[in-house]
Amino acid sequence: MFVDATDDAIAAVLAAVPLDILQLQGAETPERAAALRARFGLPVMKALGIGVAEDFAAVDAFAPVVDWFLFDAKPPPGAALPGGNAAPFEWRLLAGRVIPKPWLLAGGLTAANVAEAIRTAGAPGVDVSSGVERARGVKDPALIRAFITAARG
Ligand SMILES: O=C(O)c1ccccc1N[C@@H]1O[C@H](COP(=O)(O)O)[C@@H](O)[C@H]1O
Repeated sequence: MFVDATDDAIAAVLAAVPLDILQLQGAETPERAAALRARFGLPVMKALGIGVAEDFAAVDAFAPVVDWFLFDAKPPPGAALPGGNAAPFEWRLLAGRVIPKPWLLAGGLTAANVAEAIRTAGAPGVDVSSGVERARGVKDPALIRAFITAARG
């Protein structure tokens, strides 16, 4: 996952670990997403922060140049990070919406709410970070197992 990363920073990560996809979580433009996709030859997943229905307007601009979308909550005011804030958004905003690329739901998901989130949003898949952590940045295997079990229903 990258937040407004330079080409050099991405190349350094790829030299250390092979990635299947570039998750862009910052303020990358469609042009930047297209350039990264071409430069690294990897599929690109663009994260879009959603607060209101109008935030889906960005989908049209990105759809021709990305392979996946990730719908996350808009960061709360004053948040240091553009994602990973354990913040949910209104899942109903996705219900029945036609998204022209494969997509994942994210934002404040936990074992306790993921089944309802999937049902409400009609999400084909989910992504999670803080909801499976026992402390900031420390993933917990038991929380991951519980999350997967709950997500599978
Ligand atoms: O997880 C992080 O630390 C992170 C940092 C900066 C940007 C995004 C980050 N994570 C991504 O944010 C979403 C939602 O996370 P959460 O479940 O609400 O904590 C998720 O896609 C993470 O990949």
